[in-house]
Amino acid sequence: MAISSSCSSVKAVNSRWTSPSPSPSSPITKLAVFRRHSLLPNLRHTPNIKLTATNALRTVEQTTLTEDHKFSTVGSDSDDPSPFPKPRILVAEKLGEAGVNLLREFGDVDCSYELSPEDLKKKVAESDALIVRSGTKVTREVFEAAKGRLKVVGRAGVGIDNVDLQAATEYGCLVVNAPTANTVAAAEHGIALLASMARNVAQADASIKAGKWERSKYVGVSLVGKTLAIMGFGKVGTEVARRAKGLGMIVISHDPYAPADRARALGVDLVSLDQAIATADFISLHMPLTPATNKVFNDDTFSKMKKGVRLINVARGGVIDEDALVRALDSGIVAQAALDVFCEEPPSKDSKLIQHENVTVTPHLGASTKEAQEGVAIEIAEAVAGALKGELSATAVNAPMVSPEVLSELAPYIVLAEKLARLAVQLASGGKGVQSIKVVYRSARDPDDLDTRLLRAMVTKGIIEPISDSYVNLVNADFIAKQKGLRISEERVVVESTPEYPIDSIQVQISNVESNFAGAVSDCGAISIQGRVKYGVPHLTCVGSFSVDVSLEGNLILCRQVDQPGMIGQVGNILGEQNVNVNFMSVGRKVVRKQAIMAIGVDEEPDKKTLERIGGVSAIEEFVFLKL
Ligand SMILES: NC(=O)C1=CN([C@@H]2O[C@H](COP(=O)(O)OP(=O)(O)OC[C@H]3O[C@@H](n4cnc5c(N)ncnc54)[C@H](O)[C@@H]3O)[C@@H](O)[C@H]2O)C=CC1
Ligand SMILES: O=C(O)C(=O)COP(=O)(O)O
Repeated sequence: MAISSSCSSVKAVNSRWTSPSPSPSSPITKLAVFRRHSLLPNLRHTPNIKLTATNALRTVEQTTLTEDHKFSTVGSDSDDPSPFPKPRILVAEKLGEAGVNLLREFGDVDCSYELSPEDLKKKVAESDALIVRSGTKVTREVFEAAKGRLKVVGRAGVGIDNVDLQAATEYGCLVVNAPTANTVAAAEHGIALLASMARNVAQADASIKAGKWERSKYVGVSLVGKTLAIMGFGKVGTEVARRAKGLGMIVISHDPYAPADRARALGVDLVSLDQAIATADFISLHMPLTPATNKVFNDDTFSKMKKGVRLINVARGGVIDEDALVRALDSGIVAQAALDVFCEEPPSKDSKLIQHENVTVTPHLGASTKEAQEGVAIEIAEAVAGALKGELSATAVNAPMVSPEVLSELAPYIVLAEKLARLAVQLASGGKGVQSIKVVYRSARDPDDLDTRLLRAMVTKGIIEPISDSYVNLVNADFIAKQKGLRISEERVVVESTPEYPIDSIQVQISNVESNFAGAVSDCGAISIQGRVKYGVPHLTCVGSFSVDVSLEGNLILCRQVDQPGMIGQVGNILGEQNVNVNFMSVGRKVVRKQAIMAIGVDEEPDKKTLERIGGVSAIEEFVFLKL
């Protein structure tokens, strides 16, 4: 079905934040609801903004607390007339005093640090909330041991990789974090490592304490006029850039998803990964650890770096292949490295990397300033207390949001929305960044009878998650989108079809961005992907202005080609020879024997050679492989 998309007359979606029906009170039903919500995006934080029960769609109390778990918020146990006990809050890692005091006003606080996994499990069985930093692993076993008592886990910091979010969601436990209060501390630590590494401060300090006086051994390098490449131009990266500018450095950055105008405003050039690593004298890492950034600094990337480069990592250890870094240090490609984070924390004592003479290390101190810890403590205490009281926090990481009925009806469209967005973002290229997204819903339903918040959240998730470690859901989707500089608008096109189905089709458009597949650009100039649900299965039905019909399962190959006989056979043969199973194939064309688009759903990911062979088929003008 070809569409006229946003060029046609449309009606803006009435953005509604209504209260869904009350949550079930039986724990079993509740768990089922959460399981279904595991379909939902996990979400992750942003600014220090809170939604309360009065301005948000549903309170956490409604969704996570049964009558048995309501808490009194005032008075002591003895003089409190409330029938509900005060919540017990276990603080398992050192938290700033101000935050602990705030929690004490609200609940019974147990500060027990360095608990063994066994002791942690015992304690959570008697706790309503748990607060941790990066040193405590909140595993599935912890949630199991809590037997449903644990209602909130507060991560006093940014990274939530130490909390099993899936298990938290399944056990009906809300996870909140504190994403903004330690940004400056992490940036300052990056600068501290940069300067002390350049001047051999740590090594010279150790030498003099060993009774030596080695002035010529510790001649350093200057920072002024040197090029610093910031990998990841988010909150921390931006603050590092500001400070490095003040030191007289030339700052460039690689972040495929950062808005160019924000970088320009700071006088920072956004460049490609290869450009960044080939030109930089110093490279500072500030990207999240995601499947895409896992070990992104490896033998291959090190070999492309300027000889004698210096590396700083205050992000996550996993973005570096640590063995490859040792090789790069030994060969002199990397002159020095300053590391705050490691693949395994604490790292083993005899690690070659830690012991390397050109490596300076700190034990994950990025967030460890008095000021940041006070800020983080207050941020997390407010979020945890708020959640226990029944408020929604914008820093929630996982939260159920809509009634099971609505969720059940929208389930296939939720999957469709996310997959379309994932496809669309993979079709965007160029350094300008994705900023403007439009979602067009075609539906026969009355606008008031179609709640699109969840779908919009899934589009946000599909756009953002492949490019960051943010977790997105209904509560924080708009905040995250705003923080990332994304403008997501929605439009409704009323169509004549059966209102029995909530949505006829969903279209995701990305405008003002170049595409790596010209065939995906519609007549309106935007990357445009459209799909619909058929027999409960999401289908891709339109790419650019070409109609196709392919089930959105596995992966997808899109080819733009001259419309001529034999194309399906040729490509099918190449895939077949490599044992790549084709699950769906569809050809769309506008004019017979002119141009066509072939959409091929494949179960496996074809290897590079196979893709090159497809690209080599003479009638194929362009092709792209997309992960769903
Ligand atoms: N060492 C420490 O104590 C601390 C470490 N951190 C870590 O620092 C990192 C950055 O934190 P924030 O700036 O708050 O996060 P953020 O989400 O604000 O910024 C991350 C940036 O990385 C970009 N990015 C994503 N994929 C990329 C890729 N492949 N290449 C280049 N850039 C990419 C994103 O577009 C985003 O702009 C996180 O991993 C966080 O866990 C944060 C605070 C303290
Ligand atoms: O906030 C983060 O992501 C950090 O890495 C800080 O970790 P910490 O709270 O100091 O254990």
